[in-house]
Amino acid sequence: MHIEPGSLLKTINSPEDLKKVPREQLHQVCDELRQYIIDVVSVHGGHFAASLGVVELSVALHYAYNTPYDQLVWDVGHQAYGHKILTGRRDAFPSNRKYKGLSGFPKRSESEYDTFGVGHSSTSISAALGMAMAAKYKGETDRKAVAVIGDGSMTAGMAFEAMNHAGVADSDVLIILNDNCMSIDPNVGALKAYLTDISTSHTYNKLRDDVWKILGKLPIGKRFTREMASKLEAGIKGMVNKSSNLFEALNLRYFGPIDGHNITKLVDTLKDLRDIPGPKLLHIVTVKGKGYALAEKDQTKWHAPGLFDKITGEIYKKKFDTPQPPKYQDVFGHTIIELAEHNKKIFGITPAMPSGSSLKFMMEKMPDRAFDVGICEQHAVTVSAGMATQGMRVFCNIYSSFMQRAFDQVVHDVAIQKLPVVLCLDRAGLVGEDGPTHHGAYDIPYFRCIPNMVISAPMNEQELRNLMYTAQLESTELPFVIRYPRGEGMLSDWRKPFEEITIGKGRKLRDGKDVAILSFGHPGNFAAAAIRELRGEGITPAHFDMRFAKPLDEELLHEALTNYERIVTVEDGTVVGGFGSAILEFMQQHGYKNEVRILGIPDRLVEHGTLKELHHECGYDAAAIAAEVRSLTTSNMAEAI
Ligand SMILES: Cc1ncc(C[n+]2csc(CCOP(=O)(O)OP(=O)(O)O)c2C)c(N)n1
Ligand SMILES: CC(=O)[C@@H](O)[C@H](O)COP(=O)(O)O
Ligand SMILES: [Mg+2]
Repeated sequence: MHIEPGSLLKTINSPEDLKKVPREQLHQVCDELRQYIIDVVSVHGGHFAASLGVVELSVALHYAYNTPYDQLVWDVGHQAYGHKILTGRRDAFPSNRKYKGLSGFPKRSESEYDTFGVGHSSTSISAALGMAMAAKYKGETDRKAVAVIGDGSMTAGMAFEAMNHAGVADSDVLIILNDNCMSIDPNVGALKAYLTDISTSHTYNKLRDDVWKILGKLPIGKRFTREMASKLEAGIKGMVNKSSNLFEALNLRYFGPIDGHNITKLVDTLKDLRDIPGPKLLHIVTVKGKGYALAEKDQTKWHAPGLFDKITGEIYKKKFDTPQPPKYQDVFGHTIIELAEHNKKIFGITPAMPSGSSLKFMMEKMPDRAFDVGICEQHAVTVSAGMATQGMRVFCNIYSSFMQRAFDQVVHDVAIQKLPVVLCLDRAGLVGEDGPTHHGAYDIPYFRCIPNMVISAPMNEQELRNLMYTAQLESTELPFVIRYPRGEGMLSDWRKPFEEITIGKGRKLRDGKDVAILSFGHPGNFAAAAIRELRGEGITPAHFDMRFAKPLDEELLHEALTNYERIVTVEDGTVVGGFGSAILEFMQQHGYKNEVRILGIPDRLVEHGTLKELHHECGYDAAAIAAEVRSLTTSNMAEAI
């Protein structure tokens, strides 16, 4: 289905074309850009509300700045759809997030306008500062760097580390703080209150008006000299105590807050700021979901709503005749409440993913025991460790790929001190359309190398519940990782009574002949499907659901390796150093020489696509497992002949 852009947007194939549009017609560009995003995302899916909120900013930036020479860095990048459309990717935009299509995030290999690859939050200020420092060193005095960062992403430590540096780096970097009071869920923390305070404070509004008056007096197009800048700064200092503004205190010139939906004001402001040297921050206030009433009203739901009817706002849900399995995240969300009702020591922590992790169920029911701590995976782990020192049992729920941020905290604050923190890794394995920044590919190796860790993965919802139950028992005294994937499990009937799972114990699901499949976690279901297919052909592999990558079930492994000459391992993680590697290490230690095939995420970057497409591409869906077993069996037979 072809989606026609508006008549003016149709003529814009680059920021050069945009610059030819008269200032008075920029409103129309914004309207058409917004409409095009609505038209395409409603039919093709993707992140939604964030891009609507920065339509005017996207237009104004490419109008006022000399991109791509001036370097624009979008934080996270889930809001960069307008930027993509304005920078030569309008007609390709319907392929956004599809297999072999455009990436859902800015990506250096995709366009020269995408100056920095993103997906994880709070990197933009560091990256833009790095670019500004390099430009200065190279003598490119007319080259600017701009970071656009949301109020949610500003809560991360890394953003503050970057501002701390920017304040003394004497580089031409502009930080645009896009303040919409939202993360995916409502933004949290003291910074949020502070930003609201500035936005409504009389002093700052007066200061802002005076600054604009000064800027307004400059002849149009006149460059802002250092002398003018220091006069302006002196004026600002006279009006406000530096230490009363957080950003000023960090030596960043603070401008704003201004209305981020006023396109002409934005353009004028950005043109002026482009000429002001040094590190500076422009605070803009926007509405997430702007221009689509339902999204403005329920911003969390419309962060990434899936496909919807753009006229009625109905979000399409697949309809089924029979009860469907729940999402793993929901099983986590309900189970932690059940456990916490009996165990008063249980707490829940999420760094900014209450909806994505479903910890929000507990936050609603037990607000004094479940917290969103902002985008701060490192802090989330260490605060959980701190609570654990006091005997609390914290379930710290972090997406596998975001947990990469907190590696040292897991080593230093949890494992070395042997604190029994429960690390629930949601979105472990391939995640689909978000692509390589979000695939939870690496957690098995990066945790497996740390002493004291228990690393588990459930094959279904019931196992997830039982692992959670086991992890919170007083007798469990080690850091306990439970990794599970994005999406639904396998069982519609999953609320059975809890059963303890012995740590380091797997289970044999099927005896067989010649070949044994050792699976870790949810891909065990792909293996089970493969076995069903193979049995029709007279091939009967055994199947072991190992449950733990650390400690390994040595007894079960001896059984498998003694009775089956050929072994296939299956995991939803990188094959480098993962579960399969653990099996190889075990074999080497014990002198086993079985033939082994390791299936999982290959040692290369896997792009975006549906989970089905990616599991197939990576060779560990049911068909690929069956093919692997078939080939082993055939080669076995050939040898026998
Ligand atoms: C390190 C990391 N943690 C969590 C996320 C998940 N995440 C993506 S967007 C987002 C909210 C960002 O809020 P903000 O920067 O204010 O942008 P907005 O959506 O409000 O425009 C979160 C938590 C992420 N991308 N990276
Ligand atoms: C941009 C970002 O990081 C999140 O919005 C992410 O896309 C959420 O992923 P889930 O849809 O798996 O919760
Ligand atoms: Mg926000």
